[in-house]
Amino acid sequence: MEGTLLLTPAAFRTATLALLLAAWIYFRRSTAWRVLPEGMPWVPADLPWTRKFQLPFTRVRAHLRDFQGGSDLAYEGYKTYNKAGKPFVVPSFVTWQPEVVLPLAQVKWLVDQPDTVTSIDRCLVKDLEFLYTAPAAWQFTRPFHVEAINKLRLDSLVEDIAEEVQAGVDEQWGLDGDAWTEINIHSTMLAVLVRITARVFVGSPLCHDAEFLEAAANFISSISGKAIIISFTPELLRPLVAKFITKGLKRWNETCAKHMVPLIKEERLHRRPSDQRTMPPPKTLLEQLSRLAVRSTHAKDRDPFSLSSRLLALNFVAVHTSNHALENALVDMVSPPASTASVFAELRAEAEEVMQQNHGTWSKTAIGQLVKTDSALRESLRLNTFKARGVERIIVKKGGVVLPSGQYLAEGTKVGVPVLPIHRDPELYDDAMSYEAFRFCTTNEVAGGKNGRTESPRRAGHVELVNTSETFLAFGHGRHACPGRFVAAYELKLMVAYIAMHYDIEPLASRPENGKFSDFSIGSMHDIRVRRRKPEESK
Ligand code: HEM
Repeated sequence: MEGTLLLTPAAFRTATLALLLAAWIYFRRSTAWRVLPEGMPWVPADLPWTRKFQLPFTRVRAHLRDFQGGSDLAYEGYKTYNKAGKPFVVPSFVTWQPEVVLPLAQVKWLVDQPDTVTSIDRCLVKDLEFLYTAPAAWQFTRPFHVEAINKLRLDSLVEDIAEEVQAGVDEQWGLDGDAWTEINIHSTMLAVLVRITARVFVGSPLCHDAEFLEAAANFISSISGKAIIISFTPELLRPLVAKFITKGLKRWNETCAKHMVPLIKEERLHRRPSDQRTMPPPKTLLEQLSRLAVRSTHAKDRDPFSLSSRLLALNFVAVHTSNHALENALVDMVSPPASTASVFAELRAEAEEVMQQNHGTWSKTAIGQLVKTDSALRESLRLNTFKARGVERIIVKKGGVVLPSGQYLAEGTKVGVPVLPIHRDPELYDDAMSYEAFRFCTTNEVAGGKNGRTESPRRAGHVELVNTSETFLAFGHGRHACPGRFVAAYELKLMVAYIAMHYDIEPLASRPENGKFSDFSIGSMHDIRVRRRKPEESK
């Protein structure tokens, strides 16, 4: 037994060499800055970051600090520098690229920059290593997927979404009205959202195809982990490592393409741009994207396989963000203080009343009446964004730019905004750290207060989930604010309304902490106990 635990001298030498090599690779990666912003304070402050004099492994240690608590670094910099109107720089364990974090006063400047100065695409492609994880998704000359999402006619999708919500939640949470069942919010809600999103993206019957759904779910669950491994790999070795570790992603992409490409071809083959005037409006994102592709003169934009890959990459963007929001919203609604104030019961009453007023049918108008649900979702997103920093861009202007505060940022610098510290700033939100589900409603009890309104701090009124501002950045802000937030709002409100009407959730004794990694929140991953309400309890 002892012999099996001890290493032979040769094995020891090999292990030591491997460890040294790994340490060297790590050191090289962490010190190979692409662009070093100068003339700005760095956080963490207790590590000597200055460029001229560096202790060995200073930057490596800083990266590790980001790994342990990227959100804490964002708070530290926000308090020390941003509140005084100054930008600061933080490391990133995930992308290895330091980021300049701008103060609130410069959010407007950032979101007003044209794409020739700052690029969101460069950030997205880098953060998810899309060139390796979903290369075909980025073979296009125009990012018309954003236009396609903006053109979705949501009113025509309401019934479809409601149908999938009902079928999906029933399947995942069960129909047992006698016993409490323990379920994992993350995995069950992910399954439902994959299904709903598929209905919006590709329509029926493909959204019910088991092979398609499984491949899409696998792709969604694996892409971030693979992106991180690729990002950790030295650039020279990336193509090799990526080829090896992205085999699964490629296979799932091809499986989804097997189903989507014929639909894309069908949509495009029979349609010329001139036909589109006489055709019924497109319903799914696949139809919308295909029609926009017909209008493009570039072959790359019209390639059915890249269109299907783009849909799959968007599927990831749509499902992960929505799942994080929903998970947090449900946990917040049943944790103190909300559980003691019975927020969930109020949301149930609202959903039942709206259903009654609308004769049991969901529509755009009915969804608009879910004001408390809308506010509860927004409040949860305020407190729990999936990243502490956001509105991230890469400077692409040749020769760089000068910030309003006078500092110079070279081309290639990554820049962002301290989203979570802004959302939790007591000078911007009353009682900023506490979850007040109905903070954004028009009702008398919440009228007044700051609630993140910068222009008119004391103006009361319902602020909708989809409204973005310099102080509510969960969906970004400005020209690149999330185009999918309207779809997400419909899906999330219908999900919460259905759950509240048909299920009891056992209140939690305390609000479970969200898992964290760098400045990411990975959700609460929490198990909760649910019970189907009996027909006589549900109106
Ligand atoms: C609660 C759910 C969601 C949240 C919290 C969310 C959040 C965000 C954020 C923070 C950004 C970056 C904005 C910026 O940097 O200014 C973004 C961009 C984007 N989101 Fe969402 N998102 C959600 C749902 C969706 C859905 C359902 C879709 C698709 C239907 C979608 C598609 C996109 C796209 C395509 C972009 C890039 C926009 C561009 O390049 O201009 N998102 N989202």
